[in-house]
Amino acid sequence: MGEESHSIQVSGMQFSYDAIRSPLFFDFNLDISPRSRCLLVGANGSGKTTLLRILAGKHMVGGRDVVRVLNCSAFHDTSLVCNGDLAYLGESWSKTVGSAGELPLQGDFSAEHMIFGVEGVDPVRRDKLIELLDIDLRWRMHKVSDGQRRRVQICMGLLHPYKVLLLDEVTVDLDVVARMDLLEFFKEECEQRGATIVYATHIFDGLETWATDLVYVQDGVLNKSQKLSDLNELKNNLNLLSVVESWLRSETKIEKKKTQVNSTPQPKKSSPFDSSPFRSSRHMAYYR
Ligand SMILES: Nc1ncnc2c1ncn2[C@@H]1O[C@H](COP(=O)(O)OP(=O)(O)OP(=O)(O)O)[C@@H](O)[C@H]1O
Repeated sequence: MGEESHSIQVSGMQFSYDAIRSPLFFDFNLDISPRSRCLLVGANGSGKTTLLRILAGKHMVGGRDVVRVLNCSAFHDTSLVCNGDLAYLGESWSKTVGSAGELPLQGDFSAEHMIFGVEGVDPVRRDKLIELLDIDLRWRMHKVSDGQRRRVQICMGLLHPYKVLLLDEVTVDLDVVARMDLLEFFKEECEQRGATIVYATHIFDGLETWATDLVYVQDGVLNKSQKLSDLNELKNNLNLLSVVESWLRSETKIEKKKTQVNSTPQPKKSSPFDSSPFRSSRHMAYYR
């Protein structure tokens, strides 16, 4: 098989967490081309994490043709994840770990034990990541700081040379040096190995020159999907932070206007599938 024209292709996707509420995504379409470093932006609750989890094959949505990654079905073709072509780095560790309070990890494992426990890894790549993330292999995982734990998580997630990498706010706990080094590493991965990266974040420092593409999701709707170089606001000397801030602020105003004019809560979107037994819902979806 030659190089795919799209690394990620979503066609007419519908997804709902809850059968009672209207779907979060309805007839959602998205194309992401190979080698792109795509920023996924949007307000809290707009659907970024859900979208990344769907792309990572963690929710079953529709048939095999709806969510395609590297020309395979993200959910059905489990080899995508098993062979390491599709990698997802999300908040799972820090959430489970963070909410466990005094018990971040149940056993007393060293960073070395965790990292060297991942099998089939190129030792050169492993050493490079350990150095890049400045990991001390003697760290005891139950005693380290959030940022140190996060470094080990990131290292483990990147050990296999993925083709598509989905990142959900992974740099929040990192100091500025670790963050910038990691972003540079990701850039090399796209340029040298042809990897594709989708990165959801609220931290925009340094991303103007890092990202190639931008996807803006508003309330489950694709508001923008374009090359960063085509973004007119950025040409007017504004930084990405100000541009995204102005988009999100105007979103809030629209919402407020709606509330003033009409105080009765309206369903967000109606769907011809609402009464269909085939709509995606919490009952239909399979969770990994
Ligand atoms: N497990 C769940 N069950 C039901 N609803 C959920 C679940 N997870 C998320 N949602 C809802 O889906 C919507 C999208 O959430 P999501 O986490 O995808 O947003 P997000 O853009 O990643 O937000 P943030 O920027 O805060 O991380 C929100 O309205 C949220 O309340």
